[in-house]
Amino acid sequence: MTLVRERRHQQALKLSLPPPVPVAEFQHQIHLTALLPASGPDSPGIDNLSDLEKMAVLGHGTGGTVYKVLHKKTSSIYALKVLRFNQNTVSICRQAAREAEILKRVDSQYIIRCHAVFDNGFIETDNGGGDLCFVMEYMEGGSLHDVLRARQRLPEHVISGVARRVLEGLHYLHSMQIVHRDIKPSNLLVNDKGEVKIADFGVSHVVAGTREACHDSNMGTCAYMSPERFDPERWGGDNANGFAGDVWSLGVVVLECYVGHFPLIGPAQKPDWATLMCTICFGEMPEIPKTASPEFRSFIRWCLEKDWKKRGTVGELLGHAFVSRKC
Ligand SMILES: Nc1ncnc2c1ncn2[C@@H]1O[C@H](COP(=O)(O)OP(=O)(O)OP(=O)(O)O)[C@@H](O)[C@H]1O
Repeated sequence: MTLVRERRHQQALKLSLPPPVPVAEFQHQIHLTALLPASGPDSPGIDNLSDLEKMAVLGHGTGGTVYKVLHKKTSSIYALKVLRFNQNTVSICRQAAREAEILKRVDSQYIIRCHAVFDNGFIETDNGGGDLCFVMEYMEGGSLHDVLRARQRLPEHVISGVARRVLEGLHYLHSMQIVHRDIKPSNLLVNDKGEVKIADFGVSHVVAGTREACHDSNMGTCAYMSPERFDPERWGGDNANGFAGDVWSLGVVVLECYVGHFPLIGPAQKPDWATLMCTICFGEMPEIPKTASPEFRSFIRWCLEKDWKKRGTVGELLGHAFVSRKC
């Protein structure tokens, strides 16, 4: 227990918000995002925020709201993510700047497309606050979290398809040295064809060959965090490149789809920090229901290997029978 308390103390430090940055630096970050081209290469020509009409709220996330919007000129539907911040919400600003920076570089059928980014008068307002707006591909099916809430569990062949697409998306990101760091059901979106795409780069990190990547204090959701991110000292996280952490998170998501609840703790247990810490870093491999096929069991075991060096890589897992078989 002493160990847990000690580690809890360390972790609390790691999970705290980044220290405030001077206003000048803060404004510089926002100017960077404002420099983003308003539209991407296959842009549908969204060059003005006022051309978008809000139709409904799709959901709320950390520091922002996502709307379903109509582009009046083309009658096309998009999702508009509006991140609102002021000088007291520096962490959200940083998240936004990271997201915008990463989105600029991403072009894959497995990743949510971002059509335009607008800086909505950030600097001009009295309190230095403002909005950063991302015009994104609209995903009619909502998130995998929404799907699981409605359907509880998914059959294996559907999970296999989800896993394959997320692996393809991660393969693309990792090839660009981008670690997602927040793979979880609410960040996997589904379109009307049932295709899953990776969204939300708020805590993503470009590795760029630096060990800093694993020490960034603005961590993703704890519940899906790998042992080496949760407890770098014990699990050799200082030497991990971060890619293996995305694989762990995928393993948790995939098992969650099968059992119908967050799989690392019991359905009645509260997912507080200490419980998650004990389970992720010290607990046994979660039980995989006997109804699962041998391929599925082996896939999960490879993703949820606590030692990140023994965990399957995205490339290896793409060749695994669970995702490569034709169902
Ligand atoms: N492109 C999109 N198309 C359709 N719905 C979306 C889209 N993007 C987000 N949503 C919906 O809006 C919700 C909020 O998304 P957002 O990215 O702001 O936060 P989150 O990922 O749920 O949470 P957090 O920010 O805390 O990680 C999602 O859970 C999803 O239901």
